[in-house]
Amino acid sequence: MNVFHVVLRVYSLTPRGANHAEALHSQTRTRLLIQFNPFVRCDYLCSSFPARKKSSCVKEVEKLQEKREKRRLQQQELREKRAQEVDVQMPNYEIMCMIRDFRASLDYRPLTGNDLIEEHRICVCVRARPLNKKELTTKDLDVITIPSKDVVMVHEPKQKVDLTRYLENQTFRFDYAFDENSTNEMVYRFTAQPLVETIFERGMATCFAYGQTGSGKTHTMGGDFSGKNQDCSKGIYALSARDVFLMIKKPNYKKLDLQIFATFFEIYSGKVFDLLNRKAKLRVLEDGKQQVQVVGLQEKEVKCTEDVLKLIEVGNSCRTSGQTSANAHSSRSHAVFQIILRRRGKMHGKFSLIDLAGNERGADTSSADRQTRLEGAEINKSLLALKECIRALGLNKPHTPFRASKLTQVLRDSFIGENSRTCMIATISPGMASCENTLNTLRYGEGTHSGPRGRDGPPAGGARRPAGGAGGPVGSREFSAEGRPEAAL
Ligand SMILES: Nc1ncnc2c1ncn2[C@@H]1O[C@H](COP(=O)(O)OP(=O)(O)OP(=O)(O)O)[C@@H](O)[C@H]1O
Repeated sequence: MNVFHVVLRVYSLTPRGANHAEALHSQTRTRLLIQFNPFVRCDYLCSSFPARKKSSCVKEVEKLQEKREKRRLQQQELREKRAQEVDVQMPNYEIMCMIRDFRASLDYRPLTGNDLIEEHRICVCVRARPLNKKELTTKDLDVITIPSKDVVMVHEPKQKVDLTRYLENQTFRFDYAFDENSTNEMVYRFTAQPLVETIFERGMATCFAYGQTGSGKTHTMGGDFSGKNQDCSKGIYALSARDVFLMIKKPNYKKLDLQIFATFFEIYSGKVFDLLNRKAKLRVLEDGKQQVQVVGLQEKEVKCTEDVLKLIEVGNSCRTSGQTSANAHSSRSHAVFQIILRRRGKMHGKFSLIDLAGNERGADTSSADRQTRLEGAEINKSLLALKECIRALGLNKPHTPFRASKLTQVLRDSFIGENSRTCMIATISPGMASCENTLNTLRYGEGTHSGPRGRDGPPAGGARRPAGGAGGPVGSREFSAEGRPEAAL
């Protein structure tokens, strides 16, 4: 106890002195103690005047102390909780917390089977698959969030110059966004199914799966081909065929006396191979009327969905035979499955379903291996040409640059005419390791969507717009390492 305190005690022996002492205590001593030592406990101060009523000032300080104590305890608890949660094996724990906190602030309204299917001449959508075994084993982080039926967000981890890590949350809007829980049936319902009728109305329909190798293009288009339980009945090829056989029975189409044929071929390094004829190499020729013919391509007549399933199996085993996973030939080639309607031998309508080469293969242009470089350049060229052709279709341009690649050449008739409709399904891998490829895929998807959305839709869709869950604007926000928003872009 210092001299100051002793003086206060003596002073407080008389009633008047007590008042003075308390005033002095409250105004000076308390303030001094709090100022110089914020950890001093208030009850120590008050113990000097056990019998006296506490002044409002002391009560105020006590309240403050209590609050501070409570906050300190809460922070301690949070620190302990986080310390327990920290998985020493988790390399990006900090980023994971930021994504988790960000997601907690979103209002989720994903696409459901009850949502309206809109009429689009060009429909661009995105599908994210779940993390696969390999990504789970390497503890890769899921950096994709799909908060609503047409918005996809990529949480890209970044680092500032002072080495603090933060998230750049990039938002993209498409016609539809399918999250990891969406089934092939659901994707089909909103994408390819609305195009089936087009081919009965003398039109051309095209559906592409575009994305990085392993992002789910073949799973979406062809069905499940991985592992022992191969099942191609749930892919968009088979689902489309099923509906074609259903539709042909409708009275107004039955009377047309249509026949259904199927072809299956692949384009690899600018060359065309028939998957229904033991990979026979085919030539692509253009006649004087600009009609493109794939010479010798086998067109097999199909009478039921089972016939189609058999052809898909044959074609797919032909496509993947002899390949090693390290140098997967299939991921470097475009597979084209077509359902053709003919009336008295003449083409009535055509539905082309295309499983494109892995888009990251187009970047293989600096590889030491010449063959890989050439393959990469060819893939790059064809994907760029495809984008330009879809844009030309969307903008109703009189000129379609279809000659720029073999892929667009063989699909020429799909990009012209009043009654041509196209759908692009951009497939993305959710892992943080694939972040760059995912962003490239989404930017490509945006790029194809420059035309009017839907027949009567709003102009020029696809521009990157800030969007939020259906609940309100979220926009692109940066999150600091503490998970708090730092700036709204
Ligand atoms: N939506 C999904 N749900 C569950 N598994 C999926 C999904 N999409 C893809 N997969 C699985 O991921 C793996 C890779 O998918 P897939 O072969 O379809 O990729 P890809 O994009 O076609 O690759 P590539 O370019 O090499 O052909 C497969 O084992 C597939 O079963």
